[in-house]
Amino acid sequence: MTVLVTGGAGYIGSHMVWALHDAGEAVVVIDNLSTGFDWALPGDVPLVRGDIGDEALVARVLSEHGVDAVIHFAGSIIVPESVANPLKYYKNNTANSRSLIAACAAKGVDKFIFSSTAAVYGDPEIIPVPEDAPLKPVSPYGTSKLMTEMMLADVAAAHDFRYTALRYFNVAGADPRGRTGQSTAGATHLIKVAAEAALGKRAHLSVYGTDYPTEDGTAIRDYIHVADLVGAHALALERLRQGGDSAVMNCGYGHGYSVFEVIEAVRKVSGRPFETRMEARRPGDSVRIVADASRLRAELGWQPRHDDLTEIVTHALAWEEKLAKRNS
Ligand SMILES: NC(=O)c1ccc[n+]([C@@H]2O[C@H](COP(=O)([O-])OP(=O)(O)OC[C@H]3O[C@@H](n4cnc5c(N)ncnc54)[C@H](O)[C@@H]3O)[C@@H](O)[C@H]2O)c1
Ligand SMILES: O=c1ccn([C@@H]2O[C@H](COP(=O)(O)OP(=O)(O)O[C@H]3O[C@H](CO)[C@H](O)[C@H](O)[C@H]3O)[C@@H](O)[C@H]2O)c(=O)[nH]1
Repeated sequence: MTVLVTGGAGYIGSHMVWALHDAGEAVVVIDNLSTGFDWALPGDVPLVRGDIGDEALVARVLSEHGVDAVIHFAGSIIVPESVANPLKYYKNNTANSRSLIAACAAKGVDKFIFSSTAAVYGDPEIIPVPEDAPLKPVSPYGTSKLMTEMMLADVAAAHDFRYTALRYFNVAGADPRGRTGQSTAGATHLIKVAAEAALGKRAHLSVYGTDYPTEDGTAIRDYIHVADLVGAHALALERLRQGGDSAVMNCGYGHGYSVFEVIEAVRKVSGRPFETRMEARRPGDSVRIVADASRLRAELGWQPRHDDLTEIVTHALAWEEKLAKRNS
């Protein structure tokens, strides 16, 4: 039984691979290294450098490695980029996922975990947002992921195939043991950008929108530690292996922080003030997204261990320092 991790050389995928490796699972990674790094992986995990849109390649890997389950992280992830270049997102997140799912269906690989996103809700009316809330993405990124969820539901109805779509809220932090973290140059995620600013890698941090209808005028997100998110995947894999039905689950803590609160936490933990500039709202951004994660807790018995903004920021900063030394 081998787990195929697509996008395993990326930020979240590499944490997943380390966790599977720690648990003694056999793992194979497919990654085209467009935003990932081969050095983020344990040295003895095979990396197939290729594209998940290459159905023949994926089919070969499934057969040669005796894959019984797929955890699918590979994709394009930047909300504003998806607004500017939607077809990139419908290609990489939707069409390429279709190819991957087709290879699984053809080879009888019947367990599939998908990286979905809170962006499928758009600007939810109910906060915290439950899984059965209306799905109204406000960016092509969110739509491209929702379309993949729909394909998975249809394939599961037609074939011997079960899936878990995990809708991540805002993933942040790094491996508490310091083995991997978010390494992409030019990253756009708030905690990563703030950590870079604190270490002097960026001259300033732009605050996108101070006129939102929130307490301090900045947007609110539910930041989940990457280690807790990976823990949810391990439980979802276990559940599918025990015959669990297809399901969709939110992954977040159920409470949010504003952009200003995150900046304050990074300043406090790092002890370094950095410049902030107030700017206009970013296209495709929602005002407030917070998860109702009761299904994840009830169905998987998930119990977060790192639900603490200070800890998330501490791990993000520690990784940023390590990365600075690595790249110097
Ligand atoms: N980071 C977040 O806050 C967040 C939130 C919600 C959902 N997600 C989803 O989680 C997944 C992982 O995100 P991440 O933050 O680790 O991003 P990332 O960019 O670090 O990782 C993506 C990985 O996939 C690889 N990849 C991309 N397209 C590929 C393709 N066609 N074939 C093979 N490999 C390919 C990249 O090289 C990279 O290693 C994505 O699907 C993303 O949409 C992330
Ligand atoms: O330099 C920055 C970066 C971000 N922000 C703000 O901080 C908040 C969070 O932004 P991120 O870019 O960190 O994350 P997003 O909420 O835009 O998107 C993330 O979460 C989404 C789900 O909510 C998707 O899944 C997506 O993949 C993932 O990037 C937003 O209000 C954004 O405008 C800033 O003010 N300055």
